[in-house]
Amino acid sequence: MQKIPATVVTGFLGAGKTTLIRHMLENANGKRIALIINEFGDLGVDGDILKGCGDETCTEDDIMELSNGCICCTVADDFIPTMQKLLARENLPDHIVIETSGLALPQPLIRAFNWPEISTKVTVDGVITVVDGKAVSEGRFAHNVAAVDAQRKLDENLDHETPLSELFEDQIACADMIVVNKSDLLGDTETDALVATLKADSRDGVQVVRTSMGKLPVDVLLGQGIGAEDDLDARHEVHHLHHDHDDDHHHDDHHHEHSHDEFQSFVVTRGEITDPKAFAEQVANVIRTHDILRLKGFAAVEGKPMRLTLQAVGPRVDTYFDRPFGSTARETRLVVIGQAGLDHATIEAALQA
Ligand SMILES: Nc1nc2c(ncn2[C@@H]2O[C@H](COP(=O)(O)OP(=O)(O)OP(=O)(O)O)[C@@H](O)[C@H]2O)c(=O)[nH]1
Repeated sequence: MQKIPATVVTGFLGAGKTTLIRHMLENANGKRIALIINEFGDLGVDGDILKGCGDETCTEDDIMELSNGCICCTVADDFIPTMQKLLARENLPDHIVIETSGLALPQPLIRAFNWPEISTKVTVDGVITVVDGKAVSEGRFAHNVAAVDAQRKLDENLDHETPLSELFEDQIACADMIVVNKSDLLGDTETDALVATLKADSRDGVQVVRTSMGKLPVDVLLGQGIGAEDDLDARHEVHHLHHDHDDDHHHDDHHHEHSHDEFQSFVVTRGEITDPKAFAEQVANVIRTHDILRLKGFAAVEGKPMRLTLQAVGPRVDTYFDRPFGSTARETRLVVIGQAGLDHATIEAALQA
């Protein structure tokens, strides 16, 4: 039996993973794709957005949500059983796409493909790392990789790593393809510079492509044929490969201690809002004041039957009406994600005001 190819889509919170996958599903050319998605935070926003695409090659049944926390930490409890369920189906998909949470390390997930029950039936076609081009070139959440390198060379005793930049670097180190997304928010020069930096900082042969709204042809994304589970060793920290004289012990450590305690998420609910534009500004202010990384959800707008989808990455807030509420309660539900120490009560009050 031929193994089913599985593509892992990783990338930091809000980089554009869901957007890219949605575009892929809408342009799948008849390829039957099963999706496994994993969100940090418990609102199921991504699942809702993807189900909303209503493409016949990917029905609601083809979308499986992992809900017990971050995929890389619950591989045995959640991911493996889900894969087994999927593989037990009569109608097997042509391709499996797995969207990891924005806080996941891809390496433990890839390792899971070597489990006996999985390895005979599925192979990792490739790892796609989606990058928020705008955020990275502004150094907003992740250090510029080259800058971190330079700093480390200057002073080996200094720890310049943050949980954010470590995650980012691991996601880059694991990539077979790096998608520099949100190029619409960047100038050509900035995009070129970022592409060059990422090329230099990734393994040999890794493709770096630029796009906006994840609009890449399905044939570019799927069918890489890499077999990533067989070359896990190459996917460790980039710094190991290029600067192995550096403080190795420090880098070895963090692969084994991936703690989500460093991050926090909670849901805020409120009644209807009156003015989408004013509310978006209110949300942007809360994000700025409290250094929130990611905020997303749905709002009920007075007098409107449609649900307003609200998406913020850093202080940039996007809104659009997506579909009628139908039988679900007309309320506003937002998931807030940030580094540990968010002032839950104050943020909640500010969003409810
Ligand atoms: N301007 C711009 N906005 C984008 C682009 N790609 C995605 N976005 C927006 O960025 C926000 C986050 O996109 P998602 O696709 O949900 O990102 P994600 O990586 O799935 O987010 P998480 O699942 O929360 O980690 C949404 O508001 C998107 O519409 C892009 O290329 N340009």
